[in-house]
Amino acid sequence: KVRHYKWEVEYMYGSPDCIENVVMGINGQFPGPTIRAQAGDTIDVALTNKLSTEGVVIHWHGIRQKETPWADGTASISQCAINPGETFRYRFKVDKPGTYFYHGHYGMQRSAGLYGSLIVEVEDGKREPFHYDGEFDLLLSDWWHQSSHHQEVSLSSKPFRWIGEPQSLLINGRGQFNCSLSSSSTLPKCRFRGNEPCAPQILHVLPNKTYRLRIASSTALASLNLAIQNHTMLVVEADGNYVKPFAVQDIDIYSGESYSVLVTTDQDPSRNYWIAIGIRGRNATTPQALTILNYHPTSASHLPPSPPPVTPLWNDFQRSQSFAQKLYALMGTPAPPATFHRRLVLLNTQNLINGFTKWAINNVSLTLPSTPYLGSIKYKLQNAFDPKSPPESFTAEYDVMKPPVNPNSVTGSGVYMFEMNQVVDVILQNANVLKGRSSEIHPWHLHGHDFWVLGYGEGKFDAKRDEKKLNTKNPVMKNTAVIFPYGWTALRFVADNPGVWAFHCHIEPHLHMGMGVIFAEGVDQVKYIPSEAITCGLTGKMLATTNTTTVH
Ligand SMILES: O=C1O[C@H]([C@@H](O)CO)C(O)=C1O
Repeated sequence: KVRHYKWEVEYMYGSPDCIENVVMGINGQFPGPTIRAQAGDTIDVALTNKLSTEGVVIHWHGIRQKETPWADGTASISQCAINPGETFRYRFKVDKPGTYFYHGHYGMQRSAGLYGSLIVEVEDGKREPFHYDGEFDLLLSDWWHQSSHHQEVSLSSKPFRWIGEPQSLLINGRGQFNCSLSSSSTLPKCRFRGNEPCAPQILHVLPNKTYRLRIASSTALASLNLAIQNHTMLVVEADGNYVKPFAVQDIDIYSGESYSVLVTTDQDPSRNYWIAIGIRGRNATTPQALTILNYHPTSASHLPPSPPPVTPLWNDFQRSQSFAQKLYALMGTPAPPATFHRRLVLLNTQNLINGFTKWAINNVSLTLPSTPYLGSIKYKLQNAFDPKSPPESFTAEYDVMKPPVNPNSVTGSGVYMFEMNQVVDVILQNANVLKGRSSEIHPWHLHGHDFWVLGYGEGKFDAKRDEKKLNTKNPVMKNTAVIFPYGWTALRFVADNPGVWAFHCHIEPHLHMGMGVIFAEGVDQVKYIPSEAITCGLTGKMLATTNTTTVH
């Protein structure tokens, strides 16, 4: 089945956290409309850019874009940004059921509010490996009062100005900055009639049923923890892959991740319960975002009688690791190939380039070219980008526990080329930041693939010692995985999807500061790129001088 959508992206007024601001909306909605489809469907979105002075693209996060690498929605990578007034048609297959979302992937438009949910249900006649009676989709995000343009300028200034922690957290685009739902907060109590755009979306449930909560995080920065008062959650899906079910009281969710949890409404139905999200991983004072699990027939206006769940300590990284290590693939999930062909060891460092603060991978900070890689690689155009790959690894002397001895790095196009079907291992290596003694969390997201998460470790990865600890038997498949402070994370994937794919830190300001690389594989096998995807830069020039019907 083909599902057609006509979308217009524009800036509009909104009050995501009760403070009026400018947000990016789609068809007048913030967050954008939810796409609901079935596995095997084709999604066809005619996206019109109604922003008067800037380009736009939309990335379909978690969708592998088999045979449609041009529809991945990454500006300068898979396509040219869509110009104001233009319409671009995204057309791609959603081949795997799961909880996904979509978001802007140009400049910092995700921070500006360009996101929405993308839910893929199982195809007719098939069943999920678990049962539920009802479903809620919770798209989580963080919100700054300063515009994304202002933030971009701060990050690109000398001296560097960090954007700081978000003012508010949002659940389905709704949060409260100047009031709280809970009387245990120091903020004044919110007085909502219910129709305010920042009033929480209440989850109305019947007693003794099982609900599926599809939770996705589109945050620009925040690592979140979600808990439902008095209720255990059974985790069943992560990033569109089934996991071996496990029960928890709360879940950690990093930017770019999604989970499904099952919740059974087996508690006292004569009261309501808090659902709370709070920040972990960074020392933030941003208040929790709250909403209510409302049991029938209790009135939704009856606030839960006890305070909301407390978010676990932000820097209890042992706890964070222990959650990450509870994830295993559900039986029946393909196991990874037993060995790899090629291993990249990618050191993540905060650096200086001409005094500007950047992030670099093996000392190369990603700068995107004006011609999308997909077009310039496919048509073998010279001088479209710097073809020199960053190093495959970093020097043995580098001390990841200390600030860099030489903080200077260089910019580059960040392209690693893979042979088709190569089995690639990536060791993501965390390190100390530029100044002071600390190391930050980075959720890494791979486009066009899922990867197996083979393991996490502390300190510097040591192949001799650590390789045998990797799980190649039943590792979880995901598209986003974190590196913990001063730690490493080992991933394996098969380069089996012709195209050019971003692999980057999903923290929006970090990507903006260069924290990413580009993976290219089998680009000569890409059969089709619509010319509208590459009508800019050198591919634009090429199209202007060739008969476009001959370009395939
Ligand atoms: O990229 C970042 O910069 C700041 C800090 O490291 C320097 O101000 C921060 O918290 C980041 O995540």
